[in-house]
Amino acid sequence: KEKVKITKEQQALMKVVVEAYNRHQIPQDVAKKLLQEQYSEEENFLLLTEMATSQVQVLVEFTKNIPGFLSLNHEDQIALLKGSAVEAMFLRSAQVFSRKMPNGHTEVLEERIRKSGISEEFMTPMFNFYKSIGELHMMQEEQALLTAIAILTPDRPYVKDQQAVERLQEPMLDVLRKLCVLQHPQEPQYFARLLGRLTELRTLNHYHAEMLTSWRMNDHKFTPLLCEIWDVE
Ligand SMILES: O=C(Nc1ccccc1)[C@H](C1CCCCC1)n1c(-c2ccc(Cl)cc2)nc2cc(F)c(F)cc21
Repeated sequence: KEKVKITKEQQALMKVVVEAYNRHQIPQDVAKKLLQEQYSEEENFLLLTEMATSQVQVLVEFTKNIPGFLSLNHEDQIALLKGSAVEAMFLRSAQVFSRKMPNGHTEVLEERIRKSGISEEFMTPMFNFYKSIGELHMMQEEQALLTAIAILTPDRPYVKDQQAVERLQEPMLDVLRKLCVLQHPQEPQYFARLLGRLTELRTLNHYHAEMLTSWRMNDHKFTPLLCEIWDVE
């Protein structure tokens, strides 16, 4: 049985990605706010647009710390960010939702989100994804690497030099695969399950614009950045 070993370079790569990932803290505040009180649909929509806007800014900071990202062609950097921003937000939402919370808090959080104004039809796919992420009990290294891998998806629309993106994504996949083998020796399929979540994440991508425009309220106002990233208005 070959001994899986994480090399010095891979340790360094993981450290850079995890530190950059831990610098973005917004969603914890969202969960805390939502647990404090039930907001109106308008207030929830405003909270979402504000949070999603700042999440994009934080995502850009995270992405700039991914080794090699800034040496990619500039249009491709934009294409990768635009292509992954919504997925990164849902992945982050899932991670916040599945964090260990005191008894009953997750149920309150779920209730508040169910009543936030999102149309009924999106609840099932969204919470199914949140729960499937929760079942994985991901470590923060796995969360950070999975987010970086989602960002470095070569086949996003308008990416010109896909090989250059693959060359950045591959080392992340390698170290994540080794990490999964070392951390979950009893579950040889764990790495495959993690990557399967990225496929499920793409399906949420299809819904995202409609989730916003169908928010139970009239006159949806978006920030310019969200219009760019979320394909709304
Ligand atoms: O803010 C949010 N998510 C966020 C995450 C990361 C960074 C920035 C924002 C919103 C809330 C939802 C309730 C109203 C207020 C915003 N949010 C979502 C969510 C996001 C987009 C759409 Cl279209 C639908 C739901 N799922 C969540 C799970 C959580 F545990 C959770 F705590 C907050 C969650």
